[in-house]
Amino acid sequence: MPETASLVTDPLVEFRNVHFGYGERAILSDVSLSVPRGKVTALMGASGGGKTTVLRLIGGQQMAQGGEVLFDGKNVGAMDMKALYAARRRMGMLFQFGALFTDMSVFENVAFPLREHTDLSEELIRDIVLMKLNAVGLRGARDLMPSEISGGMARRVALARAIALDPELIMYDEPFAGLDPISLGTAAQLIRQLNDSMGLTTIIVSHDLEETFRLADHVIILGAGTIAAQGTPDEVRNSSDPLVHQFVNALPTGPVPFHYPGPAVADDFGPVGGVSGGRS
Ligand SMILES: Nc1ncnc2c1ncn2[C@@H]1O[C@H](COP(=O)(O)OP(=O)(O)OP(=O)(O)O)[C@@H](O)[C@H]1O
Repeated sequence: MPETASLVTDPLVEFRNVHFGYGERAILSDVSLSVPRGKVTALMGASGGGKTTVLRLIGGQQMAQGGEVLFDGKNVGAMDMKALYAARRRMGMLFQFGALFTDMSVFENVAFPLREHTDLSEELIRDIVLMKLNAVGLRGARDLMPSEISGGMARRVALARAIALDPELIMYDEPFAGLDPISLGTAAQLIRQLNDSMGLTTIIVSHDLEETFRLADHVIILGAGTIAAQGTPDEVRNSSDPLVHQFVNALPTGPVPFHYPGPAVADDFGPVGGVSGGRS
């Protein structure tokens, strides 16, 4: 595998030669990666490269068609429903960072997973909710409704909800998308703080190169269905892989194609009669 200078011992998540596709279309081919415990790992790569798919494989929402996805040493693909639910309880996932229940207060949004998954007393739930809201700086906003808070605040409430059950792993899909520079800096700082203070392992899928390279301990670049590089931000930045070079330097030309795979130009725009899939 290319560019694996930094060795990861005892990873919390590991992919071993994973293959995955939707129908005929291969998305991941022979992907092997390691997510170190207690660290912030950034998963980056061109759009449509399969980053969200990697998160879905870890959470068991999709199953690998070849190879193994290991969470804490156990093969997610071989788990029965009970084991899978138990594993998922150890993961916090923020697939849509701001997706709150609009008819519930901030407090009730954060209390929701505790009410769903535990038999804790109201008093304990109150303490935990306020503690989690305090961790994201929103203890004072507990009685507000989602419509009364800003988008950046909504993301922090969603984050408080994701950590309500004290997960070991937290996965963020595009946490910085659409944030102004100040909110983005706050979000990045919060992700780092929560990772370190709660002893979490964090995976973050992000397109924001600068902020993500600053934040992450470990970077994995996914390209052309496989791992183009993984290691510390510096190791990845200095990678000789052409795809990684294109990516970290944000170059418009290089191995990452502009076009989604499809018929050849000549087939689509050729002489009348040579068109496939168009109107005759
Ligand atoms: N349910 C699905 N059925 C069929 N194809 C899908 C499905 N979900 C995703 N895909 C395709 O799989 C590929 C990888 O998707 P994925 O969302 O994992 O990429 P990504 O790297 O997260 O992209 P982005 O950075 O744009 O969010 C995409 O080309 C997408 O069109």
